[in-house]
Amino acid sequence: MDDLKIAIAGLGTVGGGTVTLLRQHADLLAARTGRRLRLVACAALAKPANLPLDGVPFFSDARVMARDADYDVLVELIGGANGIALDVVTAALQRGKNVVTANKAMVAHHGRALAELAEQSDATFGFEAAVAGGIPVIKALREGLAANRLSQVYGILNGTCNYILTTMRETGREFGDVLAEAQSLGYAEADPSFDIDGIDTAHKLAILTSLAFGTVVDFSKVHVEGIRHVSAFDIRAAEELGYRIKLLGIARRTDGGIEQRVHPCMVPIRSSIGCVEGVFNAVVAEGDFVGRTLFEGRGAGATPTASAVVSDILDIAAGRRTPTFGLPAKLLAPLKAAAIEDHRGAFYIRLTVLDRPGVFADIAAALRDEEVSMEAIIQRGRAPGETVPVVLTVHDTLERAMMRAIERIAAIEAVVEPPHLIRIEAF
Ligand SMILES: NC(=O)c1ccc[n+]([C@@H]2O[C@H](COP(=O)([O-])OP(=O)(O)OC[C@H]3O[C@@H](n4cnc5c(N)ncnc54)[C@H](O)[C@@H]3O)[C@@H](O)[C@H]2O)c1
Ligand SMILES: N[C@@H](CCO)C(=O)O
Ligand code: NA
Repeated sequence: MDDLKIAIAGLGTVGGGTVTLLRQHADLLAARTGRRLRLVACAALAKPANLPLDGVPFFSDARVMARDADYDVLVELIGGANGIALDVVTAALQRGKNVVTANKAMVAHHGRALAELAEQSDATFGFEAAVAGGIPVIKALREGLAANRLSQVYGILNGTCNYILTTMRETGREFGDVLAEAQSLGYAEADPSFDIDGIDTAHKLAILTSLAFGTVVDFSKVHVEGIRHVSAFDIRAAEELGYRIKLLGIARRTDGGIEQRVHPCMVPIRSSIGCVEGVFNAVVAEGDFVGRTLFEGRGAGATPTASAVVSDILDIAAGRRTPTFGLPAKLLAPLKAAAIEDHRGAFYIRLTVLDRPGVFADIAAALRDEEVSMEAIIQRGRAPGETVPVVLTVHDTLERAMMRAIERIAAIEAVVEPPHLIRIEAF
């Protein structure tokens, strides 16, 4: 039985999980591929003492390992769109070596260039772990659904945010406290603002868009909003309205181009997305022949992510090849983006207003003037002369009309804080 020689750069949460899986399932993986998956080199800032790496040469400089070590696959688990991660991946591909990564930031920014480099070098560039952790969604879109024209792909793509939103709802705990817990569980990015500001979801969505629609990965055209402004009040109000708040990534074909948006959403509690909780992710993809498909599983953490990393290594070991983004890189089309202002949907708006007569009439007039149809308006509590929260929902409307109405509402003297808006998706 011959060996597949693996060099691994990054031995943190995902690297540690990957080393453990390769050791623990060594016989199974060999039986599945007819090759022994052998760790021949590793690199990190420091060699962790708790991993079974005895006898595996350690490099304190990952660039040196990528350039000089003798390996068949380089596994990049350091992170970051540029810098060291991009250097080691580029060096490996230039040597004609296969690369596996969990680095969605790098794939979102350099996906096409790296796919081209891999093609020129006749190497595989795998990133199953980069999107939705352990869910094999890259393989599903690239291979399982390849016979379809897809109309949309959307889902919960960030485990940290879903964990935070779920725990806040279940326990009433504060945002910061729950974020610290998600970090200690190994879910969050090195800079957790990537998670909570929606950037990580946008990286993943840009990758899914490319696979779903045969377009060049174009992170710059994703509309991105995070979950910082979602309050415990919104979470309770959503519940009363029959919704859950989820950070979603949505990519859809529209008449005006491809819509790519990331923002918090209210989704029906009983929808398949609405009941996906904690660190779990879910992805829905709709194709013209297959119809609707749903994939659910753990989106972050050492073991689910290692499962995805090793699945890419197995494809390489077994000699299974498909184009990186499902098409030869030169056939990927430029992405024609639909403007967010052309999006149509329903909205929830939270206002803080002075509790005095006439305020509702002013709000209703602002909506009327922009031809936005109000569904309901509810004042929470009573405090004459002081401020109270008001919840407003509106029927399907064009985003640009909604934004104009919001400007008018914000200008009302009795509206004392900027309005907070959450889009509602019916699914
Ligand atoms: N944690 C998760 O649940 C998860 C899930 C999917 C994808 N990812 C992605 O996987 C990658 C790694 O994430 P992680 O959570 O394991 O990170 P981590 O911080 O736990 O580990 C990072 C590793 O990289 C090493 N490293 C950092 N700088 C280095 C340098 N200059 N040279 C050599 N090694 C260096 C560190 O020593 C450490 O071993 C990131 O791209 C991340 O986005 C993480
Ligand atoms: N920080 C990411 C890791 C998985 O990509 C998340 O929470 O989903
Ligand atoms: Na995945």
